[in-house]
Amino acid sequence: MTRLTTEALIIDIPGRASVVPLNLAIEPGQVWGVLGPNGVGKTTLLHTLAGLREPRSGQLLLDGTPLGNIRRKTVSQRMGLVFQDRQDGFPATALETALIGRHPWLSPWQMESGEDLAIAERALEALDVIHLKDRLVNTLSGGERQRVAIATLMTQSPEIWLLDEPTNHLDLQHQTAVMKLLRQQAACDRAVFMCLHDLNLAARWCDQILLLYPDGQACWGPARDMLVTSALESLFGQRLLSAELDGFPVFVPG
Ligand SMILES: Nc1ncnc2c1ncn2[C@@H]1O[C@H](COP(=O)(O)OP(=O)(O)OP(=O)(O)O)[C@@H](O)[C@H]1O
Repeated sequence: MTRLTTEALIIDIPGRASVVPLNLAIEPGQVWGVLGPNGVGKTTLLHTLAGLREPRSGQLLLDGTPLGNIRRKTVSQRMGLVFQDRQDGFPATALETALIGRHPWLSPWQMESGEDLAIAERALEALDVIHLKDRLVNTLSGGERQRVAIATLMTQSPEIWLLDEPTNHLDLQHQTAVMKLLRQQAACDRAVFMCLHDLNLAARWCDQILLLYPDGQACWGPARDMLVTSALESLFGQRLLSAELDGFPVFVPG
């Protein structure tokens, strides 16, 4: 089980003042949702947590060890990221793409084994894209490509799953299936940390919420404490109507 913590972390957004340092503890079993308006820094935070961008200040610890002191290969065995956008310049099938998730587990030039292949195929099956395994990814629809990206993360099998708007391009049924899958991963003591734009998906599936404000303010905590209509209205500059359905808050624009 792996725990990712941030100590006095300030992400580096050009021209943005450093306001609230983030002291987050992303624990096994938790599902985090990061909410905030466009340009607030959700992707920058995710890339910083993944070690792809330097923070302005503060540090990241993986099980108490500073991220920079851990071999990159070890980091990628323990933590993986689904990007918001991807480039498919290199022609590869859905199966070959999913198999990239095994790279952190292989030595240089080592071929994938039958077991690696089975892991990738199980992930494609779980994301309902196994029937597309021999298709070139640049021929897939947006939702199909998104599911292959999540299947690649599942193939990587890290303990910390970072996802940038994982429900982008997905229809309602696949949004629900993906959120259920993420909760199942958390139930297996993995940690899930994702950026979302859909308040209702966050309310239904996340147990921890981080709100990022354009002026650099931030607050975080259990979803039931954070998903308060007035706080969300000020976050998004949008009046909201809310109700409770099946034990979960639901928000619609007012
Ligand atoms: N290389 C860069 N140079 C200048 N500004 C940048 C750079 N990279 C990101 N930014 C700015 O940093 C801010 C945060 O961007 P980021 O992509 O993290 O936002 P976001 O919250 O993920 O937005 P969205 O909801 O639109 O995906 C934005 O204002 C963006 O324009």
